[in-house]
Amino acid sequence: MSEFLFEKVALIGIGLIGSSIAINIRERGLAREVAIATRREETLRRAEELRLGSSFHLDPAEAVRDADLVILCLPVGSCGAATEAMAKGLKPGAIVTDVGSVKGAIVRDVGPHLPAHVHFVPGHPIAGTEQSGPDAGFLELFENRWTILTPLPDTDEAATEALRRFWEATGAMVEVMTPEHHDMVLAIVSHVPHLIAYNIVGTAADLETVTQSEVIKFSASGFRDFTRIAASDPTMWRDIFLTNREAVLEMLSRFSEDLASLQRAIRWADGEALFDLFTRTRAIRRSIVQAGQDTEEANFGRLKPRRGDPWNEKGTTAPGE
Ligand SMILES: NC(=O)C1=CN([C@@H]2O[C@H](COP(=O)(O)OP(=O)(O)OC[C@H]3O[C@@H](n4cnc5c(N)ncnc54)[C@H](O)[C@@H]3O)[C@@H](O)[C@H]2O)C=CC1
Ligand SMILES: O=C(O)C(=O)Cc1ccc(O)cc1
Repeated sequence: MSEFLFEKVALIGIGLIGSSIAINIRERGLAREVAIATRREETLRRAEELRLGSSFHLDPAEAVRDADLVILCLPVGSCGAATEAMAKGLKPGAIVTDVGSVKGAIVRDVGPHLPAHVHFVPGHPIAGTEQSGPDAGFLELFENRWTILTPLPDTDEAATEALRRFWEATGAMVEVMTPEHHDMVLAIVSHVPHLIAYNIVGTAADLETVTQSEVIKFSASGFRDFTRIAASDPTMWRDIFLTNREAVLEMLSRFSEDLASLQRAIRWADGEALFDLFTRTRAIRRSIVQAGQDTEEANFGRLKPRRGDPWNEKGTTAPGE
C-alpha cells in the first residue's frame, strides 16, 4: 500500500487553483510526482521556480503520461481543446477531473474527447480569490470550503470516492450533485453576484458626475467590496458567463423582478416593504455568521428556494436541505 493517495498527479494549467492544489500536494504529501503542463513557457518556468511540481511540460499529452489523476485547472472555455490535446497520453484507469466554475459545459466539452478507459469526475472547489496566476496559490485555500463533484450516471463510484479523499486531504468538504443542479445554484450564489459587481463598478466608472478620483476617494464603503470582486480574471469570468448562460439568465430575470419591486417601493415611499426585506436579509447574514460558516456552504443552506424553483426540481439534495 502506497503512502500516497496518488502516485502521479498531472495539473494542466497552473494559475490560482492549480498552484494551490500543487502546494497542497507538496506540503501534505498527497502524491509522489506532480507533472505540470502550461501553454506558455514563461508560466512553466515560474511554476518551476516556485517548486510547484516535479516535471514541467509544454505538451499536455506528455504531462499526463502515467498519471493516476489529471486535473484541468484552466478557464472553462479552454478545457475541451486541452483535453483533446492530452487524450492520447492518458493511461487506462486514470481519473480525469477539473476545477471549472461551470459543470454542464465541462461535461459537454471535455467528455467527448476522453477515451473510454478513463474515469471522468468533474469537480469545482468553491474557494478562490480575485487573484490569478502561479504566484497566487496558497495552502489554506480549500480549508473548510466545499468542493462539489458532479459524476455522471455511469461514473465508477470508486473513482468519485478516490477524488473525494483527495479533496478532503486538502481540508475541503465534499458534496456530490448533478451538473445541472450545480450550475443553477452557482448562478445565484456566485455568478450573478460577480455580474452585479462588474456592472456597478462599470456604472460608477462611467458616471460623468463621479470622477475617477471620487470613486477612489470615497470607496471605503460597500463599493470597495464590489471593486475586489470586479478585479477577478476577465478570461475566467467571460468563459463562466458564456458557458452558464441559461442558468445565469434565469437567475438574472428573477433578480431583475425583485429589483423592480424594490424600485417601486422606493418610488412610492413604501418604507414597510423596504424594512421587511432588509430585516429578512439581515437575519440571513446573522445566521450565517452565528453558525461560523461565512462561506458559500452557508448560502446554499440558508437561501431556501421558493416553491417551484428549478433548484428543487433538478439534481440531488442541495446542502442544507
Ligand atoms: N479564481 C477563482 O477564484 C476560482 C476559479 N475556479 C475555476 O478554476 C479554473 C482556473 O481558474 P484560476 O486558477 O483562477 O485561473 P488563472 O487565470 O489563475 O489560471 C489559469 C491557467 O490556465 C492557463 N490558460 C489560460 N487560458 C488558456 C488556454 N486557452 N489554454 C491553455 N491554458 C490556458 C493560464 O496560463 C493559467 O495557467 C477556471 O475554470 C475557474 O472557473 C474555481 C474556483 C475558484
Ligand atoms: O473571490 C471571491 O469572492 C470568489 O467568489 C471566488 C470564487 C470564484 C469563482 C468560483 O467558482 C468560486 C469562488
